[in-house]
Amino acid sequence: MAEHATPTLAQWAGGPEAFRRLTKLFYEKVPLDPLLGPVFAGMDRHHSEHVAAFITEVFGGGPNYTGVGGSHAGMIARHLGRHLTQTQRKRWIDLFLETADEAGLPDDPEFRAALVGYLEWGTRIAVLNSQDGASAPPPGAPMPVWGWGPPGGPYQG
Ligand code: HEM
Repeated sequence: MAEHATPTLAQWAGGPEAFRRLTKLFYEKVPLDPLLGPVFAGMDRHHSEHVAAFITEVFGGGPNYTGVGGSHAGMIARHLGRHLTQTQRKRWIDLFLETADEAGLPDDPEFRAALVGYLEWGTRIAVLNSQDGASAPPPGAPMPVWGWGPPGGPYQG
C-alpha cells in the first residue's frame, strides 16, 4: 500500500484471515441459535470459508471467491427458495455483529458503519432472493463492491 493510500475495507479489517476468523466463530454459534439453527441445518462444512471469501472480495480484498469458481449468481442461487424471514435476517445480523467484536475486527465508527451498511444490504438481498418467484442473476453478473461510503476512510483520530 502506498504511504497515504486509503486502505480497502478488507485491508483495514485484517485481510482474509480476519474474515475467516469471524465467520468460523459465527457459524459455530449459528447451529445453537433457536432461530438460525434450523435454517442452516444442512450447512456445507466449508460454508464459513465460502462466506469469508465472499465478504473479503466484496470488501476489496481480491478474487478470493470468484478466483475459486464462485460467482455472485452462484451465491444468490444458494438462497433461492429458502423463504428467509425478516426475523431470521435480524438475528443473523445481530449475531454477526456480536461475533465481529469477539473476533476482534476493527471497531472504529467508519469501519463499523461500512460493515453494518453492507450487512443490511446483503441480508435484505438474501431475503428477497429467497422468496417465491425470485431467480438468480445471469452467470456473469458482477460481484458487489463495497467501500467506505461518506466517511471516505478509517478513523484517523
Ligand atoms: C451479507 C449477507 C450474506 C452473505 C454475504 C451470504 C453469503 C452466502 C454464501 C457465499 C453462500 C454460499 C456458501 C457456499 O457456497 O457454501 C450462502 C449460502 C447460504 N446462506 Fe447466505 N449470505 C448472507 C445472508 C444470509 C442470511 C441473512 C441467511 C439466513 C437468515 C442466509 C442463509 C444461507 C443459507 C441457509 C445458505 C446455504 C448454506 C448451505 O447449505 O451450505 N444467508 N450465503
